[in-house]
Amino acid sequence: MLANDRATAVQADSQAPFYEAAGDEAAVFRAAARGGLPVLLKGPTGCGKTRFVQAMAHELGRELITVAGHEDMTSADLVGRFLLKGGETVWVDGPLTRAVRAGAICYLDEVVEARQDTVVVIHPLTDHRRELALDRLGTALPAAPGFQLVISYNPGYQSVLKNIKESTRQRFVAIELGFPPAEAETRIVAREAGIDAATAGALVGLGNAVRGLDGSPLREVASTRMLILAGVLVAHGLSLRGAVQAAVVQVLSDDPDVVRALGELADAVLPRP
Ligand SMILES: Nc1ncnc2c1ncn2[C@@H]1O[C@H](COP(=O)(O)OP(=O)(O)OP(=O)(O)O)[C@@H](O)[C@H]1O
Repeated sequence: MLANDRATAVQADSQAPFYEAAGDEAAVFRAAARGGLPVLLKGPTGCGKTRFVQAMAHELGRELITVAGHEDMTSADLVGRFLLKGGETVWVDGPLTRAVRAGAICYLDEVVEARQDTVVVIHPLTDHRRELALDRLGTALPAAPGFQLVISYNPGYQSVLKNIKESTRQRFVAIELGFPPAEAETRIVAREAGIDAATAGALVGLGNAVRGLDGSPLREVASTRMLILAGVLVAHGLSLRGAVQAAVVQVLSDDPDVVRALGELADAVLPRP
């Protein structure tokens, strides 16, 4: 269940992944799912993209098949390949093919990392054809009802090096996810880390201070995930400052000057011990 849909939920579902919505992302996703449209999730690392897809897949009653993109990923890694098994050559479906057959949601995480020739295999799945070319088998596989493609993309750090080709991008409905507003992020950090609201609020305050730094030399800012990790350290007995040093400051940079400056910021923002 999506947290801000509580009022309309017919029945509470304890198995549902916890996702605190920030805007109308769930409504857009539902409409895209009904229309069979592919979705592009944009947002910084650790802002809740994966959790959002998990929550939506659960709500829609679809299986979720996740593939982590990497630069050596080939189209065979997505589609499948012939493998030798006990002296016989057998075809083994890749995760995308399994999702197409099963009518599942296929989540390609950080798809920009993959080579362009790999990304192109998704094109016929994202337009009216809704089919996957299985070149090695000499057939095209129509997508089962319910199949939906979701890809994620981190515009912040990837745009410098890589970008999604326009011809790929324009096939998708885009949903932008940012870091949640402070109150919501505090609830998320408290719940996920198992800490009290005041401690979670202090971590979120620091997160927002790092995010607001002018002319920051950081490649990425403090993510919700990072704040949760700091919270987990606190939940397991570390002091708040020790946790912030280990899970935030040292993780964000290796540069001694930047580490020192972040440490000073943490000292200024966190409540006195
Ligand atoms: N809106 C949210 N509701 C509930 N939990 C959240 C939310 N946003 C972030 N989280 C928490 O933060 C963690 C990191 O989020 P998630 O893995 O979904 O990030 P992501 O955007 O997919 O990151 P990446 O781009 O690195 O894959 C989740 O495991 C969850 O605990």
